[in-house]
Amino acid sequence: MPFTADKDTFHAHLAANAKTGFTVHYYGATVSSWTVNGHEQLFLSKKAILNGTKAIRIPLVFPQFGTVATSKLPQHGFARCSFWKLTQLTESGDQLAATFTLTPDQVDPALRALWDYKFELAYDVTLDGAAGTLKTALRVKNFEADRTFDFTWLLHTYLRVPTLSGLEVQGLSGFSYTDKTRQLQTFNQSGAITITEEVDRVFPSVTPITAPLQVVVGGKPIASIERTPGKGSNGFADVVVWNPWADKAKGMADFGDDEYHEMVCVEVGDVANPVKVGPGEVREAGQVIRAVAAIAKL
Ligand SMILES: O=P(O)(O)OC[C@H]1O[C@H](O)[C@H](O)[C@@H](O)[C@@H]1O
Repeated sequence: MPFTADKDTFHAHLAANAKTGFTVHYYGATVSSWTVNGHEQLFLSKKAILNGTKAIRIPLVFPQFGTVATSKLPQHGFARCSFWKLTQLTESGDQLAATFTLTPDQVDPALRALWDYKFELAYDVTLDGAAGTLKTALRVKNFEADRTFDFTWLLHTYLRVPTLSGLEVQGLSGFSYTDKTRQLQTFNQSGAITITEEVDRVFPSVTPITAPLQVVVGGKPIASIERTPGKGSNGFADVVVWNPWADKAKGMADFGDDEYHEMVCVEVGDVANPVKVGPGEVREAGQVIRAVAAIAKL
């Protein structure tokens, strides 16, 4: 597997095609780039802070989604602001797979004290060059002797899109959602989601988990996300759709004022109900992102 690495990042690409690969920052195990034959699939702000002082905006969320009144953990937890280790690397035909892990000794002690359990969190990133997919999966093991822990977690994917004009997020029609832009009121999603203002919607229990979530622009599919089951889990139950729109973008130091036109977050996780994991148990869930538009251009 051709790869390059420095103290901050790990980059791997296909032996037969240097334009198909991915880059992961050890800080947050953040996948900051995924290219399919030269076409970038993910959004990374030009103003992203990459020096390990602030979570990069394509984060892994663990052990807490958002902020919680009863918890002092920072928004989205500590996984995204901890340095992960590369622990496995494999190549097989058109597939490249890397596993990154996080254990309590890698977490800032002040943050660890706020969720103080013996755990190992693993993040598998698998690129399939022939299928045009990137599979990412989170796996947690509870190493406590007799304590169950619970958490919320989420894969906070920032998809790169050509424009928001004519963009639809499909696959959520008929499901109810909590609207974080409207005092957490509940609404019913009717038809596809379009983005003409700030959107921050949490959809609990989107079933079946096998149904793909699609991003379509001007009637053309751009990307799809499918949730995948794993050990001890049928797959992530919930879906979040987010775009900051103009005002919020202006307030974010690590995000360009106009860049909200270039991205949409379609996030899969368990955020409505915490996941409980008993001593010695493992929970795993993931997603497959399909670069539909890039495959069409090949
Ligand atoms: O700015 P961040 O802490 O990275 O969070 C970015 C966004 O993440 C999720 O999508 C939440 O639902 C949003 O409420 C939040 O604004």
